[in-house]
Amino acid sequence: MERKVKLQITGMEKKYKNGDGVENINIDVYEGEFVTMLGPSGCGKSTILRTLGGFLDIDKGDILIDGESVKDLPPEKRPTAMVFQSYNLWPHMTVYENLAFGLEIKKVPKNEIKSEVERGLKLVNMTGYEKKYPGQLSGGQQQRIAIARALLLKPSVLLLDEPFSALDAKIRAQMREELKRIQEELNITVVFVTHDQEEAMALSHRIVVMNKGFIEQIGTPTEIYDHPATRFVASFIGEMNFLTKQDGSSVAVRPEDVTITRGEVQGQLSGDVRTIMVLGHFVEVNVEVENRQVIKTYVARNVADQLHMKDRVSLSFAKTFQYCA
Ligand SMILES: Nc1ncnc2c1ncn2[C@@H]1O[C@H](COP(=O)(O)OP(=O)(O)OP(=O)(O)O)[C@@H](O)[C@H]1O
Repeated sequence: MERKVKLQITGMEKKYKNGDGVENINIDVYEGEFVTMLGPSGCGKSTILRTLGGFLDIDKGDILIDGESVKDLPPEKRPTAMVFQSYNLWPHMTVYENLAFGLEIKKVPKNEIKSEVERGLKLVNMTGYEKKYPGQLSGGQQQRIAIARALLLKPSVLLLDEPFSALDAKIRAQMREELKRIQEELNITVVFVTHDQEEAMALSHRIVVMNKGFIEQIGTPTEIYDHPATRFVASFIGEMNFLTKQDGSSVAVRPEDVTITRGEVQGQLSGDVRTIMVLGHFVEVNVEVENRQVIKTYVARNVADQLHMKDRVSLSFAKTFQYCA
């Protein structure tokens, strides 16, 4: 089936006066796709999201939604809706009024607004909360209302800027699952921003990994994990050991791709066990090899049971990556 491009960012550049910003941004987002901009603080992910929502003008390139350029449109004229980190609900309005407000502006008939608000509340599991004020809700509940409010506007593209970062870990995981369900149920196109790689991996069809204003790699979570295109991606996504060998070459290996054998094995890297930490169904074993470098490994409990501190061991690597320094 031919997939329709919903959002297209071409040759986009946005620079602040101090020279920070983003450049050479090219991304196609397909209809019904969940795409996440992922990267460390200051890499430019919020800048991109704000240009999509119309809160920032761009210096170069274009932004197309459903084939039409939106770069000169103000936020309210764009077919987008944005959810921010801080829930941004109007504190003096009830939940009902918060949800109805955008629809009233769009001149939706009153009876239709009522059924739409009910539908929105049901979608985010908040039926019955119409009369409450935002201040009477928990952070997670407020964010559900903010998401419902955005969805009621029926945006072509839903923009979410670190929407769960103010929530505690448990609520955050729950909201993550709910967002995934809503996205699939409505088949809505989403651009999501986070600096949390686990959140990105769990939610996204594709991830855009950013660093210092540039795109490092665009791919599915498995593509990015299994084939990190650059050293930055390799170090940012998941755990990775970087080992410099005596001949000066360097190699990267994930902890789960290291096999430990007791004693020295001809032709294998050897070292001494430094720490053994049981992390649940697997064990983290750190091994000090040449030049005081430490290799982190994940091994099964039954393998770790045979190991002791200071044991001499050998390491073999099932899969390695090579990057320029
Ligand atoms: N209004 C502004 N004026 C000048 N520089 C800015 C402005 N907003 C952001 N920047 C700079 O642009 C770069 C990208 O910022 P941006 O907020 O897009 O990053 P981010 O990846 O979203 O980071 P965070 O996760 O911390 O929000 C940073 O170096 C930041 O300091």
